[in-house]
Amino acid sequence: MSVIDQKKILRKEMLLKRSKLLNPEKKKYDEWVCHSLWNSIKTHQSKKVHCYLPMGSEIDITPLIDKMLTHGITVVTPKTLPKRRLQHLVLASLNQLEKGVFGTSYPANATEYFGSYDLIIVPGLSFNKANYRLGYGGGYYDNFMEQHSNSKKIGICYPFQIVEKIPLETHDLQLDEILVNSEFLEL
Ligand SMILES: Nc1nc2c(c(=O)[nH]1)N(C=O)[C@@H](CNc1ccc(C(=O)N[C@@H](CCC(=O)O)C(=O)O)cc1)CN2
Ligand SMILES: Nc1ncnc2c1ncn2[C@@H]1O[C@H](COP(=O)(O)OP(=O)(O)OP(=O)(O)O)[C@@H](O)[C@H]1O
Repeated sequence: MSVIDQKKILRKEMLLKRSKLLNPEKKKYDEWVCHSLWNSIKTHQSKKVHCYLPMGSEIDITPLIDKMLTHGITVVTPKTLPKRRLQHLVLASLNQLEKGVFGTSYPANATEYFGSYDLIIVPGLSFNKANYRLGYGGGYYDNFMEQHSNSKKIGICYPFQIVEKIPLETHDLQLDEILVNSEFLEL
């Protein structure tokens, strides 16, 4: 089977598993992720953070986003464009979002950001222990992360999303760290 087909199968499996997560366990896990990331941001004194605006059953990092905004951290989020391109917009408030393509949202009337990042919080459907990642299949994040080789890139996920083998193509990039907590056994 081709790598592309193997990726498709793994995506489907992970989307299905993730869609079955229920509160309060999911909420508890997501809060743990937010706390851990916030600790890391404080420890490293991160001032410029890139993160996703959660959709569907993705880890809900909105409490973290609010906290970062309250503390004056520059929060930049992607707007999805055609052909593996993202535009990066400064987020002023979670109350001013517009709907984009593929179920994504993006900051309304925002300025584009061209600077560097101390931290990039990376969403994903699956990861392996060598810090490789599988996304939704748009090829967006590999292209973006390649342009920010010096930024710290942390992938976040539920324990079941860690797999032995991620089907890899040459453009797939390695992250610096995967944040996961396997003590939440039911997830
Ligand atoms: N919240 C969030 N924003 C993000 C990403 C992400 O993973 N999460 N991306 C990371 O790269 C980029 C968007 N990439 C995407 C690429 C393809 C599809 C896509 O094909 N979606 C399918 C349905 C998938 C599903 O069922 O959830 C579709 O709409 O047909 C979605 C997003 C940028 N913004
Ligand atoms: N840099 C690239 N050069 C050529 N083709 C690419 C590149 N990036 C992605 N592609 C093509 O797009 C397809 C999807 O890419 P990939 O599987 O890496 O996406 P993903 O990381 O799962 O998605 P996303 O980052 O949007 O969440 C690949 O199978 C490949 O054919």
